[in-house]
Amino acid sequence: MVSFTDLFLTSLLAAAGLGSALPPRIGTADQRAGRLTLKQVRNPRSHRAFNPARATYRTFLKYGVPAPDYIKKAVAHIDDEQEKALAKMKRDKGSAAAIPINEVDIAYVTPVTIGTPPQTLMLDLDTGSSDLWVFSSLTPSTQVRGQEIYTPTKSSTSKLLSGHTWSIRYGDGSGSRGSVYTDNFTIGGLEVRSQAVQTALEVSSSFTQEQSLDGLVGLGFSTLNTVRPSSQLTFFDNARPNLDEEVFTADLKYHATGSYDFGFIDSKKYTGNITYTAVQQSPGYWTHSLSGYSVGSGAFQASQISGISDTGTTLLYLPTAIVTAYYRQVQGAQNSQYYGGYVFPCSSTLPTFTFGIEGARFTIPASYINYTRISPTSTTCYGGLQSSSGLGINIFGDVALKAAFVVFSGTNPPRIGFATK
Ligand SMILES: Cc1noc(C)c1CN(C)Cc1cc2n(n1)CCN(c1cc(N)ncn1)C2
Repeated sequence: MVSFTDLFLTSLLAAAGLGSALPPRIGTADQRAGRLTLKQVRNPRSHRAFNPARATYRTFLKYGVPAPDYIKKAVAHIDDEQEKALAKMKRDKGSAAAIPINEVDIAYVTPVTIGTPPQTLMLDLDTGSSDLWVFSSLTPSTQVRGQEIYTPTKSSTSKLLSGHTWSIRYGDGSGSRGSVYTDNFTIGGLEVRSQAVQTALEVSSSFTQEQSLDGLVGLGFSTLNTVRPSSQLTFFDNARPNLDEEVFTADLKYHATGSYDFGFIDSKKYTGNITYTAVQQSPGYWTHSLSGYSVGSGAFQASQISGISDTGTTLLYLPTAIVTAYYRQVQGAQNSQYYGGYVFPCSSTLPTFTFGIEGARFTIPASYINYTRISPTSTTCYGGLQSSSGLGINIFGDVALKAAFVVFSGTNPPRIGFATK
């Protein structure tokens, strides 16, 4: 009796112009062994799309018939087309606003949605930390003052990450701690399912006082995440495998709304070329070097200055020698213990400050460094450039980053790019 398989193979071989020279069948079912049912299961490890030409090629091999050249070529043609189709499917990308939360750009917040139906919160995208935490229904009401909160029980897709907690402390002594849920999380149309969302059970007073900030999205490396017993991935690390390009970009602006993009580099947002430099991802910050600096129209001082590009830090913190060289050019400037940094008469004329990335140069306008009056009626102003000596690390915060278009590249190895705009 000719089985279906025989017919199928005959037709395949006929299609290949090889007639019906069927070699002897390998093995036959032993009818006397009683009934045997084998349940078919999909091979869990086959993640590659089915290539029909490869199936034909294997049939030739199985029956010991040399496969014709065009079959071999067909296998490659189909693999190529499937590869291209897959590449096209990695189309994920997102774009969202970076809105200054007060008149001096102390921080920038971005609208995000969490859960089903979506709950919208305004979060600070922070490349200097790696916890995604929010004001929530679990935050004591005495610590909530005008912030939007995330209520996991109102989301049909939220799941408690049982037994997990977190606690974070920032450079300025502020901090928060709490429990963890997973839920759908979207920034600018880019969705991550099952993102770890850290719900605050306690926040420090400086967060309570900041009613425009509902939490943070850490965009540092996931090694810094504080969730225990198992640390969680950042939004970017979760989104990366589906992004068109493994990047996100920051286009922060002086006293204006900028943007964060995920998965693509928008050539309309910068001028000239992007200059990249190496990133050391340990211990988890976007750590890289400046190639030097200049004050005003002064000569460029070449020197490797290692620090972190940190969108969650307001000001620019550099070594004391550089900062004193800068304020030496400012009439009436002094390093005030009383005010905790360099201050100067608001009427003073400030020079620009230029930093280098490899061979490229980025100039911070004087207005960015004339950061703010000590108080609304004061004639004393506080500098946007301060000494890093007390921090143990140089921090390229928003005062510097808003002078450029910045590409945070999650490639292997990671790198960071700067372009003028
Ligand atoms: C200060 C400050 N910075 O932004 C805001 C908002 C404030 C003021 N505010 C009253 C409260 C506050 C304190 C912090 N934030 N918000 C944001 C995260 N912070 C960071 C992040 C980071 N990468 N590095 C250092 N601190 C400290």
